[in-house]
Amino acid sequence: MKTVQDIIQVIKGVTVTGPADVAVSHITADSREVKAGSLFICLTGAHVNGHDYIEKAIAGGAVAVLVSQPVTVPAGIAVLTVADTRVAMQQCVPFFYDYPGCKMRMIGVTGTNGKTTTTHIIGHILRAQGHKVGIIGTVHVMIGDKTYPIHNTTPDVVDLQHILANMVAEGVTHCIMEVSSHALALGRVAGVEYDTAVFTNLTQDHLDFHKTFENYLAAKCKLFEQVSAPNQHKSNKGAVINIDDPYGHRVEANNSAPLITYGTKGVGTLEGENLTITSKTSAYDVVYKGNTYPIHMRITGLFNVYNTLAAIGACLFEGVSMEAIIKALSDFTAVPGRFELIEEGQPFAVVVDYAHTPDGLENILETAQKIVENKILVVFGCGGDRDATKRPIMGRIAAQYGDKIFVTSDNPRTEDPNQIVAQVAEGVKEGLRTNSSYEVIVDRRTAIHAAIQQAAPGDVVIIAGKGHEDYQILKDKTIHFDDREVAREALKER
Ligand SMILES: CC(=O)N[C@H]1[C@@H](OP(=O)(O)OP(=O)(O)OC[C@H]2O[C@@H](n3ccc(=O)[nH]c3=O)[C@H](O)[C@@H]2O)O[C@H](CO)[C@@H](O)[C@@H]1O[C@H](C)C(=O)N[C@@H](C)C(=O)N[C@H](CCC(=O)O)C(=O)O
Ligand SMILES: Nc1ncnc2c1ncn2[C@@H]1O[C@H](COP(=O)(O)OP(=O)(O)OP(=O)(O)O)[C@@H](O)[C@H]1O
Ligand SMILES: N[C@H](CCC[C@H](N)C(=O)O)C(=O)O
Ligand SMILES: [Mg+2]
Repeated sequence: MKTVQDIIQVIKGVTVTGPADVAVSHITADSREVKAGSLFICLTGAHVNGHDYIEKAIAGGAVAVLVSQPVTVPAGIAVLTVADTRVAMQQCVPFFYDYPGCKMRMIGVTGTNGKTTTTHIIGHILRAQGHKVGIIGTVHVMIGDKTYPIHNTTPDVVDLQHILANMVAEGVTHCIMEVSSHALALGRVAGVEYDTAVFTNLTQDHLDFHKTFENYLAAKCKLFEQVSAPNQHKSNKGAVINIDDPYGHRVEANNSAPLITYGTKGVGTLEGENLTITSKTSAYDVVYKGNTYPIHMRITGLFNVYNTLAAIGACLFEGVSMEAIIKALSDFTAVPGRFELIEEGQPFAVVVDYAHTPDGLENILETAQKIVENKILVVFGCGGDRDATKRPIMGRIAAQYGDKIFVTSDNPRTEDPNQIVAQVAEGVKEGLRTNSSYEVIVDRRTAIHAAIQQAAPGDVVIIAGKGHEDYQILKDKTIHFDDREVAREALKER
């Protein structure tokens, strides 16, 4: 077991008071998770200051604290003082867990949309090759066949290193993880050495956090700087970049690892051609090194052609043959909450989808347009405490494609839901076409019921924004809420 003395070897500029020979059995930055033998890391957060929880942490069994502010502790507690606890955490936590992110093949997927889907497709292909796979992302953590809940798309250093260590202990050889822009900007993936970096696309989101689009792009590029950096542990690096994306070349400029580009416009290393999209399937030809391979998928949507091309690129870097990749792709089924069809024998389609960005919403509605026989009904809203500038844009997009729009709540969080829907509705009004209409129904259950009641044969009802989520975050509480359950309930009531 490591001691404080061991741990301080990797923390730059640290000073220590108290016993350095004390053994540390656990690390956490959350006083509620402290155990006997913990090192408690005090982080200054967006809401509270971790230094205020030292007393609680020590009462819970912490033997050492990592701080950046003067603190008073009982005798016998080691105090590690640094200028910035977040930086120190990035140095010492991967060391504490013996750098698990250097012991597996690590595939990192970044981009505004398609990360979850792409990681799951890659996981499916690698599993079919007999590899033990781990996945980290929005929906859950997967270690082999087991799934575990997760709070962030990319967890912070302490949780991430703990998850990676569990994966190594379970014999995982390939870890595929979503790397969010927040994670790259905040250093959550410190100590992880990526073998392959994948860029899906870049469109508007998270401007509340990054402030400018350039900052958002710069965060995404960090993954490619990281995969290109010379290091002692790994070789066989690779980068997979969507070259049809307007920012593909900017990302490429930050990469010096071997590169596979992909797209459908004739310029990628991997090219999708002759696309056929139906309501439940998609088929296309992939052209690679002068050969053409037909692909048949049990998922739909042009965006999923892109997601599969990204996954193919990543798996080629893992040495999987194109033949084996195509075979595995033929039985891949949708990720929960991504174009999930809800079927209760009704004569129209009901789709629950996680589209929560302007581009995601536009993509899903374009796909709906391709498969619809009659009208498109859209139920959606925008999350509170998130990029507010996307609200009217998403409203406009919904109105451009939808015949009947139901503006409703997503996760209002600390904001007033009435204000959020009003901002979305502003965009809807601007985009509305002749013969299309909209309603504002703040309560999401009522909105879903209304759309399903009004749907006619041949229609497509798109319920967007919450996908796999089984909760709704309100100002004072989080309640159980699952679009799929509510849609089924409404269909049965018809
Ligand atoms: C803005 C942001 O990223 N916030 C993250 C941050 O929370 P915070 O700064 O609010 O933390 P805080 O509540 O002020 O607490 C500060 C410190 O005190 C500690 N504390 C707090 C209370 C207590 O009783 N005891 C205690 O020790 C906390 O553990 C923490 O160390 O640290 C938390 C723990 O790591 C994160 O879960 C939390 O993510 C929140 C939930 C979040 O919503 N983040 C979003 C914006 C996010 O990161 N999204 C990205 C991208 C999504 C995507 O596009 O896919 C993601 O990767 O998920
Ligand atoms: N390649 C893509 N391009 C554009 N839109 C996409 C793409 N893939 C999926 N989408 C749309 O975005 C939604 C979210 O997809 P997915 O969960 O795979 O993205 P993500 O990047 O993981 O999102 P998050 O930022 O929440 O983690 C889907 O439900 C779909 O509507
Ligand atoms: N990972 C995204 C998810 C948004 C999902 C949507 N339902 C919302 O709550 O805004 C975010 O944290 O911005
Ligand atoms: Mg995701």
